Amino acid sequence: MENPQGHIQARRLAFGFTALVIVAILAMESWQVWKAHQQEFRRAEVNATNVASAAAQHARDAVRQADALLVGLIERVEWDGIDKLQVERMRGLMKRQQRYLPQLHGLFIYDKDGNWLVTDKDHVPPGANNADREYFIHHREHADNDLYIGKVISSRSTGDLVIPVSRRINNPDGSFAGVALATLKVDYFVRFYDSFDVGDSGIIILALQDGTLLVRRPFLPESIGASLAKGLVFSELLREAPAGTAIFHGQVDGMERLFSYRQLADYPLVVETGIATRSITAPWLDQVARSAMVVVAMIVGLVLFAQALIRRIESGALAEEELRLAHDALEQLAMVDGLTGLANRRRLDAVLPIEANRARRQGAPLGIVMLDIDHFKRYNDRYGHPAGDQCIRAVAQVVGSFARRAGDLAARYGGEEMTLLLPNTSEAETRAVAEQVRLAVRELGIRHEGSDLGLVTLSAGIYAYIPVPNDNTPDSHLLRAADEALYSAKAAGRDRVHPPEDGAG
Ligand SMILES: Nc1nc2c(ncn2[C@@H]2O[C@H](COP(=O)(O)OP(=O)(O)OP(=O)(O)O)[C@@H](O)[C@H]2O)c(=O)[nH]1
Repeated sequence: MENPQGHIQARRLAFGFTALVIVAILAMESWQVWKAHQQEFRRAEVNATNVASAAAQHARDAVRQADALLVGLIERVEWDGIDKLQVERMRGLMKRQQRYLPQLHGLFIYDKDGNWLVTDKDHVPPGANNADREYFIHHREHADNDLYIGKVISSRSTGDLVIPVSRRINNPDGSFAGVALATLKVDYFVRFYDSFDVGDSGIIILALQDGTLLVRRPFLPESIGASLAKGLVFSELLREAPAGTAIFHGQVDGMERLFSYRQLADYPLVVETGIATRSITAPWLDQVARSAMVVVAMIVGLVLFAQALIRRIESGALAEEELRLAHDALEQLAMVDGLTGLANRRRLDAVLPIEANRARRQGAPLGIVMLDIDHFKRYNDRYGHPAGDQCIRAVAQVVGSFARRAGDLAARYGGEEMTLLLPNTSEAETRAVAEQVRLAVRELGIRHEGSDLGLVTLSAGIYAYIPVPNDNTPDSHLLRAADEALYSAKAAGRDRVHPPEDGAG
């Protein structure tokens, strides 16, 4: 039969294995989730970088084309002399150029006082003067011939938001003669930026190098002209590298985004693309939710399976325990006499060699008493078999009550014959016990008309086995010796113990 300890171990093993599988599933799933998170961000980073590159290229092309125009116009103006400007011819030239450049809002030439000398526009506001414009002041006060890109302004000719791109016009002596200006439509950039997929809440920004915002997608009129100088890109990142990516909260709306930024090599412009981290994580979260459901289902299935397995192990353990108890009970029953409750013959046969060997080992005597109810056939015949059973039970109870010491055994030898096995008991002591049993049975006072005394009595034969060195007396001999003494007691008249104390038969 299996050890219950084994079941506890099997149960622990089932628990342990299930826990291990669950931990492994969770670890694998966590790793997958982490990897997917990394991938989503890498993909977003590549996307943001590509958009930033395209926006940078687009801005550079738009400005370069306008600048090329300005350089051509200035060359003409300076060659002809600003006082001798052929206004109509120049306007025609400007109009033609304008058609090829969709980003162009207008072309303008101002004299040294800011007066409009020529423009591609048909309508010139009366008394128009741009001497107050930032770009005009810049060129008047700076002798260099560099391109100047100014903050977004509202056009005086159309009201549109435009980015001024300008150069200084010099007199032959190098003194300030005026300004050539190209205005770029903010809308042109917004529309281009709208063509990119940067997710919900994604932004694309074009700004001056000092952080002044020129264009923003989505377009927020109030944000135009705002300064991003204190933002991470302008205050720190651009100082370290002209391009890169970073995650931070946007300055305008405070939303966390993954930003890719890039400073243009040729012009003082910076583009930034920002993809909201929540739109990066949204599909990932979807995936996490889906796989979490699968994992939960797997774990629930596993736990149910483990529970079923453990229940099976436990019910197996219970069944085995019941079986063991039943077996023990059967074993017990097999060793006990059903009528009297004394040990049965099988038990006596099992115990006798054990006690005989013990006696041999210890050199101690082993007392044996064989007891038999007198004239029991007559009792049965007179009172009936059930009453005979009752009588045997009563006598057996008396016999059993004399198995008092550890190792003593009272057994039903068969029929109405019983045996007392008394380890470590001398012949005299054995006789004394047998005598007490005999007297106790008489004292039961069971009527027996077929007996001389009119009472149930018994006869006893005793034998005390006293082992000698190298004794090889067979065990069967011990019982036989007691049985012969019993026969002798019967023959001598019954209701007595043989051999008697004085050795007389
Ligand atoms: N009621 C009952 N009778 C039994 C049982 N076992 C044996 N007997 C009877 O016991 C009687 C034994 O008779 P015998 O062995 O001839 O001897 P006896 O009548 O006891 O006479 P002595 O032993 O010579 O005194 C038989 O009639 C058996 O049937 C039992 O379990 N119950």
